Amino acid sequence: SHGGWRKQTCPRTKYRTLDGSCNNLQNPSWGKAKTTERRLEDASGRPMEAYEDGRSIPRGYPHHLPDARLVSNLISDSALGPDDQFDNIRSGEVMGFGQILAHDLIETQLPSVYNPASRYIFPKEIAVLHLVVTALEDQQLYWDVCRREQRNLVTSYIDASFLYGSSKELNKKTEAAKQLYNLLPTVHGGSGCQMFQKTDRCPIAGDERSAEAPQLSLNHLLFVRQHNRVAIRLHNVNPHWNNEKVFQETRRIIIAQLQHIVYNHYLPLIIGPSAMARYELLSTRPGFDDVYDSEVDASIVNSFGAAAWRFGHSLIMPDISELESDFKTVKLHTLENNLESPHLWQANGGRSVKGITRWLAAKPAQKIDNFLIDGLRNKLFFISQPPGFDLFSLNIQRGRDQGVPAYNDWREFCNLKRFASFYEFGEFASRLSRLYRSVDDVDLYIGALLEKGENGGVGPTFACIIGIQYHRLKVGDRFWYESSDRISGLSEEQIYAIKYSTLFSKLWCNNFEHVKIQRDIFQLPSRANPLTTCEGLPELDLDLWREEKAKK
Ligand code: HEM
Ligand SMILES: [Ca+2]
Repeated sequence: SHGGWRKQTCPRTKYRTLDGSCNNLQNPSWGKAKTTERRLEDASGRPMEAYEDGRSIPRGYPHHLPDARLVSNLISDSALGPDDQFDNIRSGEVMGFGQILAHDLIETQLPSVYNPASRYIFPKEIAVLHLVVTALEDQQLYWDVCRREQRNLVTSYIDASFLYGSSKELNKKTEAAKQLYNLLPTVHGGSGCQMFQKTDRCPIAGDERSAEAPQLSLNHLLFVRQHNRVAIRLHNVNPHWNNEKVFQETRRIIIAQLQHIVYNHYLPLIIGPSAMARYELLSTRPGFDDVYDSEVDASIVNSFGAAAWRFGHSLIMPDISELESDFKTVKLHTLENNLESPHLWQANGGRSVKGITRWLAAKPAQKIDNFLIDGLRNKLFFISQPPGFDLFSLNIQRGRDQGVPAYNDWREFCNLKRFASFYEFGEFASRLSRLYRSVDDVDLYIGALLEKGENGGVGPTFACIIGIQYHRLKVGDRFWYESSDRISGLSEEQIYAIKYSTLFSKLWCNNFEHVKIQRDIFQLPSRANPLTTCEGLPELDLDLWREEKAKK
C-alpha cells in the first residue's frame, strides 16, 4: 500500500548469513558483500573525501601531485634503508595473517572492462606501469550521493569469509570440495593462477585471491584444516547432528577463535597498547561482554583499505624459506618468482608445507616502515604482466584514485597537530620538499608510514584509522563472539573456553603437524616466548558443545 518499496525485514537467525546481510536488523545491508565502502566524517560532519572535483577525478590529477613512481623511488627503495630491515619482535606470520585478515575485510571491485581512457599512466621508467581506476565513470552502479564510491565485494565483518565465501554459490563450491583434499581443494584444471608445472592446479577457497602468494594460500589451508578438524570432533561429540548443523556450529567456533585472536593477540602488535585501550579493543572479561551497538555501521572505511591496512606491505619479506625441525634454513625461494602460483606448496604432495609454515612462525617479518622489498617494488607480477608493477606506487595511486585526503588532513582528523613544514618529517624532509609543492599535499600513505609507532607498530595516524575501523567491526557486529544473545550467541562456558584456550600457535601446530612452536606465534621465539611442545598448549574442550540427545 505504500508505493511498492518495502524495507527488507530480517529474521533473527541463529547463524550469520554468508553475505553479511541482516547482521544489522534495522539496516540489513550494513557490512554486506557488494556494498559501498564508507567515508569517515570530520568534526563538522563532512566526509573525508578529496577528489579533485569533489566527485570523481583522482586527487591531484593531472599535475598537482608528484608522480607516484618518483615518490616510491625516493621514499620506499629499500637501498635507502638500514642494512637489516628485519623486525626484532614480529614473526613472518604477522605478515601472513595480516593479509588473510585483509581479505576477510575487503576486496575493492575493479572494473571488469579495461577502458583505456580510464587509465592514469605513469611515466615510462618501468615500462607501462599503469593503473586502472577502481570504478569507471560510466558505471553508474557505483555512484552514491553524487560521488564515485568504491564497492567492497566481500563481507566487512570478521567472519572468516575468506574460508566460507561471501555468497551461497561460492560456499557450496568450496564446501563440497573441502573434505576431499589434504591440500586446498582445486577445481578441475583451474584458472586464475600460474601453473608452472603440468601437475599444478589452481586452488579454490572462500576468497578468489587465495593463490596470490604462497604464505597466503597456507593461511587458507590452515583454516580449512582447522574447520575440518573441529567439525569431525564436534560430530563425534554430537553424532545426532546433521551436516548442516555440524557445519554451522563449527563455523561459529572458527569465527569466535578468529575474532579472539585478532583482537587479543594480533592487533596489539600492530597499533600498540595505547590505541588498543583508546578504542576499547581488548576483550577484558572472562565470559560474556555485550558490546553490540546497533547504531554502529561496521562497513569497511575507504581509507582503511586504500591506505591504512596496506601498512602490511612493508612487513613482506624478500624470500620464502623452508626450515627443517632444527630451525635451520634448508631451501630459499624468491617471493616475486612464486606469486600467483600454487607450485611451492602443491609440489610433491605438499612436502614443503611443513618447512614453509615453520619458517613463517620462527623467522622475522620486515619492520613496519616506509620501505618495500625490491621484488614487489620493481617486479610485482612480472611473470604474468611483464615487466611488472610497483606495489608501493599502486598504493599511492589507489589512494588518489579513491579520493583519500592528504596526510595532514588525517592528522587533524585524528587530533594530531598538522605538520607546519616539511622539517617535521625529519630524515625524509628534503626529499619530500622536492617531491611535493606543499606539506599539505603529502599522500596519507607516505606521511603515515614515515611516522614511528609504539614498539615498532604503525604510527599514530594509521593507529587512529585502524583503531576506529576495528572498533566498528567489534561493536557493530551483532554476532560478536562475546555476545550473550540467547538465539545467536555461545554459552558463557563456551566463550570462557574459547578465550582461555585459543592461541593461534595451537591451531598452527595442530594443523601443520609441528612438534614445537612458541606460545605466541606472532612474536619471535625468545626467553619470554620460548619454544614449547604443541601438547603443552591448551586445547579447546569441545565437550562443552555436547547436547543431550532427545530421549528416545
Ligand atoms: C606477498 C604479499 C602481498 C602481495 C603480493 C600483495 C599485493 C597486493 C596487491 C597487488 C594489491 C592491489 C593493489 C591495487 O591495485 O590497489 C593489494 C591490496 C591490498 N593489500 Fe596486499 N599484498 C600482500 C600482502 C599484504 C599484507 C601483508 C597486507 C596487510 C597486512 C595487505 C593488505 C592489503 C590491502 C588492505 C589491500 C587493499 C585491498 C582492497 O581494497 O581491495 N597485503 N595487495
Ligand atoms: Ca568478512
